[in-house]
Amino acid sequence: MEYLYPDDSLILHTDAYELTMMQTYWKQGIGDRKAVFEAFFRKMPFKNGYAVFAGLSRIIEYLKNLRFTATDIEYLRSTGMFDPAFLDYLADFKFQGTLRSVVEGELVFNHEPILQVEGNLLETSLVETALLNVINFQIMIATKASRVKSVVGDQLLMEFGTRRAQEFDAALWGTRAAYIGGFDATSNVRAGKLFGIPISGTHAHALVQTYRDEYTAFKAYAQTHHDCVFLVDTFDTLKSGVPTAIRVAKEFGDRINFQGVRIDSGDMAYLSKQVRKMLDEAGFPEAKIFASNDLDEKTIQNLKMQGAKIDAWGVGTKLITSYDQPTLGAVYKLVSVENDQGEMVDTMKLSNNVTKVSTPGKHQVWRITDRADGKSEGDYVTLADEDPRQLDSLYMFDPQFTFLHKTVKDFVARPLLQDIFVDGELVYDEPSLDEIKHSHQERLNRLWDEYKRDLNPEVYPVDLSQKCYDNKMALIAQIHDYVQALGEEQDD
Ligand SMILES: Nc1ncnc2c1ncn2[C@@H]1O[C@H](COP(=O)(O)OP(=O)(O)OP(=O)(O)O)[C@@H](O)[C@H]1O
Ligand SMILES: O=P(O)(O)OC[C@H]1O[C@H](OP(=O)(O)OP(=O)(O)O)[C@H](O)[C@@H]1O
Ligand SMILES: O=C(O)c1cccnc1
Repeated sequence: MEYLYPDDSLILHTDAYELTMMQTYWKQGIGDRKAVFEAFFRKMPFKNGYAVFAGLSRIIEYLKNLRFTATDIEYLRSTGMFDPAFLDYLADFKFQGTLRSVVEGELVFNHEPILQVEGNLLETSLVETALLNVINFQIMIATKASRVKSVVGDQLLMEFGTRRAQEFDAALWGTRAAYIGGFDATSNVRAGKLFGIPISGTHAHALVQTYRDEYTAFKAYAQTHHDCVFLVDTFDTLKSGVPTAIRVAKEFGDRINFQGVRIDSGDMAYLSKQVRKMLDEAGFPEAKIFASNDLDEKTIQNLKMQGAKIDAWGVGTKLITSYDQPTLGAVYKLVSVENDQGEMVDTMKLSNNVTKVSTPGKHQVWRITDRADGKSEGDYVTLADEDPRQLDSLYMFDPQFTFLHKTVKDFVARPLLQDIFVDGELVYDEPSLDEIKHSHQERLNRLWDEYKRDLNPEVYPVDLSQKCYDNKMALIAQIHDYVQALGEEQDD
């Protein structure tokens, strides 16, 4: 297949309505007006007690290169939807806005801003689709990975999902997100090259089928590799696979590093116990049992409950496709916009559905922790000009059930939204992937166990400052008055 144009750029990775709205703003002469958008999600993924932020690295790469190419403009012209003068403007477009974001590996919760884009109406509109596209996927995978990691503990956890992923990008960036969430290695070699994620793996059934019998196949592998994990379930795990793996391991002795065997079908609790006995009796107590086959955190936990003797886990489909929840549902909402008089006015989307009401104003999110033990007290969403670090005590209340409140003293408040781009300039020094991964585990250590259990976790508090809450209530009242007045006008 040949593409219609010889080159491709991500700037057209946007919904057509972003461009048509941009044309409206531009032609109406308000394109230069300032706007602030914030992204957040409404429901915790997998009903987990926390979510793991991922996707910033890709967003940085996207924003750095955000230019319309000659063929982008040519294509837009061919649609007949855009004014030639507007297209001339686009030809010189460059993202000159400010991006604030939570950093990768950080824990995030529903109803708090995790990305904030400040700039003119045009650039802040254009990037919505791509930004949401990235975080809606990567946060899901990083969170799922973190859940799997929480049941696997210190055992080896390998990502095997590429073949089942929703195409190339999802496999590659999903692997990276999984690594952030706690996976140790991947089978995806490209992810190894691009991100430095350790690659690892065993071999497929095809190897055994090619040589037609396990003995010849395992021997062939042992002759060509030092580290060997033999896949033992092609014919019969206990009767042929494991005895043959042991035979080859004995024959090759120190010439190979017999790491163990992989089981990929059957009752893995029963089989792993039998396999463990056989390996131990054969003098291979160090050999590990690898398992794969539609695993996820629930099956792994269940296998552990059954006393399965599995030492290393390969997880593919259910991780990389975010099998039990297809999207995070993150949204991108306008929270403040410049009016005719050049003033910034807060704005919100009011909905009949209470959970869909957004919080107006430009915000900061503060992670409040106890100064003594570093443990989480909750998150505190303020207007951007507030700084709770100046306070001796913090009154925190639930914005929905305001009678639920507490006063926190001796706390540390850490701002979560950090400057990434300021006026188009990248000001953020990205940590290495291993630092990000490590920071995720550190952050989890500060979270109380009650929020970390995988079933019915406690709801982590995300509270609004009084000023932020009052601002929201005032705007709701203002919108109600406006709607009522309009209704009365129509009745007259
Ligand atoms: N002891 C166990 N307890 C709970 N779940 C298990 C156990 N053993 C395997 N499973 C899981 O059960 C699911 C189905 O396993 P099953 O044995 O039916 O598949 P299979 O043997 O791979 O069959 P197929 O040959 O069709 O692939 C998999 O997700 C697997 O991880
Ligand atoms: O089950 P998942 O969590 O998705 O893990 C990846 C799966 O991919 C492989 O199977 P496949 O049948 O594709 O190839 P194989 O011949 O190597 O088993 C592997 O054996 C796993 O079962
Ligand atoms: O290396 C493996 O064992 C592997 C790799 C990808 C998918 N399934 C298994």
